[in-house]
Amino acid sequence: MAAKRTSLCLISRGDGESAELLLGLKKTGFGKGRIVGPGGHLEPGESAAQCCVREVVEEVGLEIEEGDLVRACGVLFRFPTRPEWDLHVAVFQARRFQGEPAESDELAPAWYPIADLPWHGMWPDERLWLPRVLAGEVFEAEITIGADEETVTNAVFHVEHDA
Ligand SMILES: COc1nc(N)nc2c1ncn2[C@H]1C[C@H](O)[C@@H](COP(=O)(O)OP(=O)(O)OP(=O)(O)O)O1
Repeated sequence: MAAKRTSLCLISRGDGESAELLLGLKKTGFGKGRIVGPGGHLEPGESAAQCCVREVVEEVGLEIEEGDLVRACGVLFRFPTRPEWDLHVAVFQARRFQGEPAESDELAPAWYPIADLPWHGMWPDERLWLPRVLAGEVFEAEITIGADEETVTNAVFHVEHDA
């Protein structure tokens, strides 16, 4: 079974020690209760970037031009005990946007200091790959998730550009 395709947007503002990342409490669906970035499944005929733009509007009410998205990485999540859950996440970064974050039915957004992210509430796998993205590395990763549906049992990185 092919992995489902999703996108994820890492929206940031500020620089240096004051840099912040827009995350939000997921209110519905897979991962409910976790702190995540806006994202979701590609619709038929949609590119990953188009999906990213749409999901950001739907989930946090910000407008982003597709041309302002920077491809950061791709992560293929494998769930050997639930292969129907396998998904590929195309991760983009955005620093330009219009509007103010607004809560939706799916996400309650908030800005978090990049120097002090709420790791305890996030997917455990993000500790492995998110710091590399934030450091400027571009890569494709394959991450295997254990039977508890959250613990990482293996991770392989194919780096395209070093930070
Ligand atoms: C281990 O599982 C996951 N880890 C991480 N870091 N991120 C994940 C994981 N599973 C899903 N995601 C990301 C991928 C997408 O960007 C979002 C949303 O995916 P989800 O499967 O929850 O999709 P829905 O919110 O149900 O999708 P729609 O918005 O399309 O309805 O989370």
